[in-house]
Amino acid sequence: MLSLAISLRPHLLSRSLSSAFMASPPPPIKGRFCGCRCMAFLASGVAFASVSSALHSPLLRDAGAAGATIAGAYNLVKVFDSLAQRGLVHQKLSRKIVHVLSGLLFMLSWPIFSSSWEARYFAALAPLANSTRLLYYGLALATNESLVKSVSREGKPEELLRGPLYFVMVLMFCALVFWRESPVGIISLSMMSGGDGFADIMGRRFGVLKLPYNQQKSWVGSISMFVSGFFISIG
Ligand SMILES: C/C(=C\COP(=O)(O)O)CCC[C@H](C)CCC[C@H](C)CCCC(C)C
Ligand SMILES: Nc1ccn([C@@H]2O[C@H](COP(=O)(O)OP(=O)(O)O)[C@@H](O)[C@H]2O)c(=O)n1
Repeated sequence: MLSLAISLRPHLLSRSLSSAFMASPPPPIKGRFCGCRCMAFLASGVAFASVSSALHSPLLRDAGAAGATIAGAYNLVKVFDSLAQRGLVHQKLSRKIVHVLSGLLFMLSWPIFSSSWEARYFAALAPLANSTRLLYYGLALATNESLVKSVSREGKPEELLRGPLYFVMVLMFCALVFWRESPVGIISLSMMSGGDGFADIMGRRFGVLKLPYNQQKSWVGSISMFVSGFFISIG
């Protein structure tokens, strides 16, 4: 048993773990069956080995990263909803911040996924979960006032089926089709998130000269969107 563990040791344990074994080798056995202490020592070594190898498994890493982004998305909406409920942030601003942050944080979460082929599918789970959530509440199959307030303009559930739903579907599309291989996804999400946020901030404040084909939008807002989106995408 001991010889098996020692021979398997280099394959099973990472370097740090094998040094931990060497630090306190099992007690000498004088031709007798290995005592409980020695068996417990070996069992803990094998347990460390399985945890060590599991932590290096891409599947486990991607599943953990997907869970983190789904939880992050849920809490992002929750935090800004409670800030808006308390009157600390205006509802319109809360919605815009959720819009900008969700896209940027989604992109920033990409490096925590592994480099394996299935990582993009795990990354797409967060926008998929939110698409389902927006559809569920947007079709009024149930009510979720805090979600509706934090992502709609006028507080109507059906609004979830337009901008917010299109937004998360684009996030999912960019993760699946472009992922980390093509800059198209990063540039698109930078324009759609960061750029749109700056267009609003700059356009509302300085947007005197309106676009010829859209009196709701201004040159300052549009140029701000392009410039901020460009710098975020190369950032
Ligand atoms: C309010 C939103 C879009 C409005 O678009 P528009 O009407 O101005 O055209 C954004 C909706 C955000 C959504 C509810 C949450 C999306 C979360 C995302 C899929 C994942 C974020 C992960 C990260 C780690 C927080
Ligand atoms: N290209 C742009 C975009 C927005 N804006 C300004 O930002 C405000 C919000 O625009 P938006 O379409 O991004 O905001 P939402 O309709 O998404 O809330 C507009 O009413 C304009 O005052 C602009 O001046 N120029």
